[in-house]
Amino acid sequence: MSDFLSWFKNAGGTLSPLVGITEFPGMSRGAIALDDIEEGFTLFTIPRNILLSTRTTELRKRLGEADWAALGSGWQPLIVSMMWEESRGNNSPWNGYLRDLPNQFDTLMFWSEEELAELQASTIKDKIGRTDAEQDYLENVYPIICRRSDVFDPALLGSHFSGERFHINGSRILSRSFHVEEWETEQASDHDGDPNHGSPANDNEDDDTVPTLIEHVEAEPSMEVDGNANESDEDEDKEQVDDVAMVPMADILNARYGCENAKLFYEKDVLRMISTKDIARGDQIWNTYGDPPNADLLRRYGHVDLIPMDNKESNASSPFPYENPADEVEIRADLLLDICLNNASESEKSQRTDVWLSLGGDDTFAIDKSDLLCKDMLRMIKYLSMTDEEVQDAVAKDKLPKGKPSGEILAKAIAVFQARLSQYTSSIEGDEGFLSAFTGPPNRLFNATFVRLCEKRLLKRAIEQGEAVLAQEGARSKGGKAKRPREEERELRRDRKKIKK
Ligand SMILES: C[S@@+](CC[C@H](N)C(=O)[O-])C[C@H]1O[C@@H](n2cnc3c(N)ncnc32)[C@H](O)[C@@H]1O
Repeated sequence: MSDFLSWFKNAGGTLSPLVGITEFPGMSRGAIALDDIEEGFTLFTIPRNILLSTRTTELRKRLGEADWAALGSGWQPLIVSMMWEESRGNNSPWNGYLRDLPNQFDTLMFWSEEELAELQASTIKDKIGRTDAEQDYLENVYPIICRRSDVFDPALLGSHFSGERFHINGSRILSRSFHVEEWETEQASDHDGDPNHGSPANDNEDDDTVPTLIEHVEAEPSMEVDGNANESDEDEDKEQVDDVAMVPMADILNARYGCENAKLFYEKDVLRMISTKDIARGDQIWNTYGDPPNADLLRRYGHVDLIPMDNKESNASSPFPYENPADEVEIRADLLLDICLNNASESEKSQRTDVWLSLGGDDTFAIDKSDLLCKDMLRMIKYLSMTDEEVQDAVAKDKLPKGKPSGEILAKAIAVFQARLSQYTSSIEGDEGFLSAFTGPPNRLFNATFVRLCEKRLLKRAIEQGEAVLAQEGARSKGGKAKRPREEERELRRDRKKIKK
């Protein structure tokens, strides 16, 4: 670590004496406040020229445009740049940084088949992309590494340019990179309405001292580009890939749901990590990774967030009262087709799906705490119950139907939730028992169990909420005056406000 700090300072980085770098149990390194720190304080600065990206590495020039382009799209050129810079040892300007990066990961890319099986029906398993990455390496990267022995030292093929090093550097980017636009590009572009550019004060675009917010990269390019990308999409994607940068020092900050107290901003010549809250002496300094669900945290970073549940939560009395409030569980449209069109032929199902997609409908639905009954999913259920004439009408109006949570639609939604829940092979009680009895630092089995448990809990709550709404509907239709849960919630909020006053 001290080697890294000397490298960082020699390269022009500054670190406030109020900030320490230390080990945190279960998180490896992180930053700590060595004294009370006020909001708006500069914790450290990073000169732009020490960012490692496809813009700053010399590899592009050494390879020439044709071979550089042949490395492929997405993150491949950056991954290979990192492999190459690392192979240069002391000759690389980033040696002091790269030497300190992790070589081992608990991200899903490195899990065995048995470990992955513990995630049961979580759809995260389909987003790991190990096979695609292996194919990219073998088809695009490996041939160039072999052919350009003037650039890639053949003696280092096994140690620095192997498929394993390709995965390791890909995982370093996945868990540590930031999206950093060029200053000129930022000045020229219009960021109106883009939440990622919500800096504290960027109204004055002409003022080049105005800092702009930088965040961890949120999605891999391969996940963003669709198969029909036209030329301008590709250009845009390429620009975005060039904006992906490894940012020494900024990537030492850990993150935890709801804990963020520092953010990275960029100015013309430096990047600046600024406290966004008062931080007490001894507290950890946290950045944010965008508060993703635990399944995605596990895939990209190799850990999960374990947040104690609020007492108001319906599961708060569980033997394992923890959650990640950002959790979600995915339901694929295929399951809706199986349940709602169970008598239809495969070609009828696929025709209906094509129209649904052409009207802008989704093929996957995410259930989370704020939308347990998932309005978009109810819409598709409603759509699947329409007659052919009604579908034609929707196409003519280019409009998807509304999905109100009631009657038949809701009954089908409950059937979908139940079917989705039955795809998990362990019970909620069994998982809670295992997790509450678990001792020691969380391992892969613990994390997988927690992910699947939270997904099942969401489904169970969705079923309960759906059944409650149906029961109230039934009571109303029998002449009762039961209120719908949403009305009750509104009243409760009004009462709370009254008490506050
Ligand atoms: C951007 S790096 C942060 C620095 C890292 N701890 C280090 O030692 O270099 C992200 C990695 O830190 C670890 N990490 C970050 N936040 C964590 C948390 N809340 N719990 C456990 N590990 C965490 C994970 O291994 C993650 O992949």
